[in-house]
Amino acid sequence: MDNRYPELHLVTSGRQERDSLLRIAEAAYAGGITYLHIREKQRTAREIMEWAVALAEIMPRDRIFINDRVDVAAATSCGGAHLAYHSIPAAAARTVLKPGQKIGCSVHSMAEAQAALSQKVDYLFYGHIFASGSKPGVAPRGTEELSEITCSLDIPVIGIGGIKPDNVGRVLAAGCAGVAVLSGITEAPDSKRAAQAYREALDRWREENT
Ligand SMILES: Cc1ncc(COP(=O)(O)OP(=O)(O)O)c(N)n1
Ligand SMILES: Cc1ncsc1CCOP(=O)(O)O
Ligand SMILES: [Mg+2]
Repeated sequence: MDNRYPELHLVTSGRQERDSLLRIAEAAYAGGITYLHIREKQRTAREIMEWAVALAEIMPRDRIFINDRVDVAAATSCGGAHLAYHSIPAAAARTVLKPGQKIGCSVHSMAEAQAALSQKVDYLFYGHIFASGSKPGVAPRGTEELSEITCSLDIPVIGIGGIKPDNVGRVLAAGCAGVAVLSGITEAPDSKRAAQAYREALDRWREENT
């Protein structure tokens, strides 16, 4: 698969069993996702490693990112590690990862984005932008501060949280390099069609705005 742009990241929700997620991932990859993040907070490192090995049969290894478990990311030689608030610092992750593996970081404010940039991460996730069932009871952040981050910091930013095909344009208009999605694909009745709908919306916005 070519490195399609704008990027479409699928993040696992922790709500699927492995075989169900593998079916979703295969369909979503056929539908146009560019990256898959294994974000399975309650699973062991061994389980996450097994998921990564199985996913590498479905999509290129360098399209798979591991949330938080930098050890598993290094051991699987996948695309890289995505760091959460509770993860080890990026500088420490860099000592463990192999050359070429990337580091991403979740941020929720300009201050967090600046701190992540100073740690030389490769990309940011900013969210949650819109109301999300994955973040119940927490007010969404909207796109205003997001626009300030993308304007002032020289790093790719991926928007996350409540993103649907009909609002991807607002995320790209705020300067994002792409979007990240959980429920919009993992809970859709047809994962391929769902991924295609995001891919088409992203490509259409780019076509009409560049
Ligand atoms: C200050 C602060 N920010 C964010 C979080 C949540 O952790 P995060 O890295 O955003 O991971 P996700 O749950 O969003 O995947 C926090 N606990 N505190
Ligand atoms: C992990 C994460 N970080 C910010 S919002 C979010 C969840 C987004 O889920 P959904 O795409 O279902 O709104
Ligand atoms: Mg977060």
